[in-house]
Amino acid sequence: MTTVAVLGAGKIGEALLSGLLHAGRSADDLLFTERHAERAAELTATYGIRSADVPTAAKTADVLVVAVKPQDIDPLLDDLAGVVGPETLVVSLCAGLPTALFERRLPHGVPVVRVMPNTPMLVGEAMSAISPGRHAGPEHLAIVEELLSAVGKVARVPESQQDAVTALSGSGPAYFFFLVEAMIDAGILLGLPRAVAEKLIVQSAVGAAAMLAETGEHPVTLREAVTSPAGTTIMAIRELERHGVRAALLAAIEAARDRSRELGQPHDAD
Ligand SMILES: NC(=O)C1=CN([C@@H]2O[C@H](COP(=O)(O)OP(=O)(O)OC[C@H]3O[C@@H](n4cnc5c(N)ncnc54)[C@H](O)[C@@H]3O)[C@@H](O)[C@H]2O)C=CC1
Ligand SMILES: O=C(O)[C@@H]1CCC=N1
Repeated sequence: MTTVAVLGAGKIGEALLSGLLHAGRSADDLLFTERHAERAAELTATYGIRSADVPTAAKTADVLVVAVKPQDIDPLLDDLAGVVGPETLVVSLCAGLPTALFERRLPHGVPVVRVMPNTPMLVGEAMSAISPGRHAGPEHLAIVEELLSAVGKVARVPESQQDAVTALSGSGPAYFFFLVEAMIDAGILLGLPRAVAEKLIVQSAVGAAAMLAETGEHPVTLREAVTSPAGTTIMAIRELERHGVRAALLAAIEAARDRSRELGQPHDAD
């Protein structure tokens, strides 16, 4: 089994480590680096996974998963440059950063795979999109696909689509959480106790997601089945359309795509 080191164990790094443990991986096959000692101690106490420095992680692990903020990538690439070679697979989860950046800054021939996952990884329901860099072959994609399949679904996309993927499924869970939060507020507005409103909305979200995933029906068909002539739902839909919710989503996701492009840009000029 491959040994995986997560470099930067923040929210998504923890989601990956925890997801892999839940999927049955041994803590002995996992390790992480983390610049905050307190955070490292907390993760080791919670999951029993060892922390290490970058040279040790590079020596021990077959796969290095980079999970620092895009803005923090430069010092990490400096640390990695002296300790990795073509035998190490580098997997980047960083929004916006092109594989070409890693290839320029690391020794020649190091295989790099760019991935955009999302936080439902924590419960084995991630959506991850993967794209190979210049030196990554089918064998590297297969390793990444196997790793991420343990914590959710995986799609292969050309790297040119990764900024759109980031805006759609990388950030996507936040949009659903935002919607759920607003719907719970609506329940409060209508006088329901918060706990009741939360239960009603969370289970409605779970049920709707299961219908989308399991029936194979188009969302329009599923929505129409809820929308009775002159009933309650159409009154709500009219208000959603009147307030431009659809247009707001299109604009929001376009803005997220633009930000992903921007995050990659300072490095395009390297
Ligand atoms: N949070 C999310 O939903 C998603 C995040 N991502 C990507 O994952 C990456 C991490 O995001 P988050 O986990 O949200 O950020 P975060 O800020 O929670 O985690 C980053 C962690 O890296 C550590 N770190 C920074 N530089 C380090 C270094 N040189 N060595 C060791 N540790 C270092 C920080 O202390 C922090 O704990 C970003 O590039 C982001 O674009 C991708 C998909 C979804
Ligand atoms: O907000 C962000 O930049 C990261 C990337 C995708 C989800 N979270």
